[in-house]
Amino acid sequence: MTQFHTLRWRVYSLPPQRTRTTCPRTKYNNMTDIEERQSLLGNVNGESEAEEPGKQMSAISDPTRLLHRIVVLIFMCFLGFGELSVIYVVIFAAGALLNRFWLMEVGRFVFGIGGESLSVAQNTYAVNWFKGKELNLVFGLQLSMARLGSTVNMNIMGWVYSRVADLIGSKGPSTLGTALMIGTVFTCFFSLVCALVLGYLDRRAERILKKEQGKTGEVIKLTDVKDFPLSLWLIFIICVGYYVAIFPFIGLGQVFFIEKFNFSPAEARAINSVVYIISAPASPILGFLVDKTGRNVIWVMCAVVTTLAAHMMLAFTFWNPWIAMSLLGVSYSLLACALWPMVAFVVPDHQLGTAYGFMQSIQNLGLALISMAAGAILDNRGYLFLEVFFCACICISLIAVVVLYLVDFLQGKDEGAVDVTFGLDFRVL
Ligand SMILES: C[C@H](NC(=O)[C@@H](N)CCCCN)C(=O)O
Repeated sequence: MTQFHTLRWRVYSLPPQRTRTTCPRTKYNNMTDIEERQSLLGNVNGESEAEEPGKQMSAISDPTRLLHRIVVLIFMCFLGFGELSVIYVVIFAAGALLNRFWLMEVGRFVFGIGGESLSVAQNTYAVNWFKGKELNLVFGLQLSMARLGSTVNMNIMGWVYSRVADLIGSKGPSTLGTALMIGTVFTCFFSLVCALVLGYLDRRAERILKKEQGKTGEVIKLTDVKDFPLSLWLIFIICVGYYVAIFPFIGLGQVFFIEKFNFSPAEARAINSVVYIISAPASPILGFLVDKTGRNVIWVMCAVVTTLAAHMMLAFTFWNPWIAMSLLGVSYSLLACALWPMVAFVVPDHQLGTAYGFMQSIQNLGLALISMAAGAILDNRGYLFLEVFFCACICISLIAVVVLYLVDFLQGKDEGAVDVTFGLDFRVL
């Protein structure tokens, strides 16, 4: 199993023209070949339908062509634009309309289920369509669109609320509920339409590329989790250790800037949102950079170290916090577009959904627990302790990424492929 994952790591992280096939052959390697050929970049015979006699397809409708994949990418990105589950939003809006807080909480619960599942589906689609090509860029673009969606949402919803209040003539739960319902129509149904189109295009590509024929017969099982390789568990640890020092920090950040740096509420809001604002334009650019250079692990390592430096600046210095927050914005964007695609390098295709689902479950479990712990630390010990706590979480992530590097290095050595690990001949890490 180990060899398989190591090999996949290599095959999928290499730019296509540099892919090598000289690693030891195992049954898993053969399976890898089949999976690779059945990816949406080509059918089992390496042909597209357009290449078959009498079946000419235009570039835009041929699933093997870049133009078609760009169309798919547009729908994939807009799928995350709403990033809300329709049934969520309706329950939440109904809670606001009826002035029932518990109903709004139920809505948040359903939103958690819907939003995160959407993310799992989005990641899996991205790998399916862009594996071995522009995968890091695609993850960066998806993140960028999600951030853009949140920004548009934050800016537009206040305006919608005011317009509804003008129409109804009062400000209250029914105004909030109506404004949320309008938001639902414009964002969630838009996302839903994208999901339906994407589903159709995916099925169509499967049919055209005869993907069924190339299937390995592997069945998806929840028990796959116990066979996950060490590399994947290390990716999970990096993910949890890192994100618990980002999302909860931003959640509590506004008061931090007011208390430690004497910022006004407006200034504190502005600096607190800079991480997400930077990530919108930076993620695709950094994703492109990672695609061009390879070596995802090294990039993740840089991102983790830079984030640690930013948190340490915030914790132990009174330097202008815009510097630390801008650094955090860039490093977060880099990590997001280099870490998530790595899952595709270490698990077989049929386990991708399970792996992404599991990664997000663990991430959210960590976020839920650490958010509570962070609140308690803040109440009892103050901001310095909280920052030290976040630094400790990032150190866990850093240890995991170093171990991941070493694991891949040692596995490469086992297979007589030291050059691959160090990326002398092949840009793997
Ligand atoms: C890419 C990464 N994604 C996540 O953390 C997922 N759990 C989806 C989060 C969706 C937030 N509403 C990220 O956002 O950095």
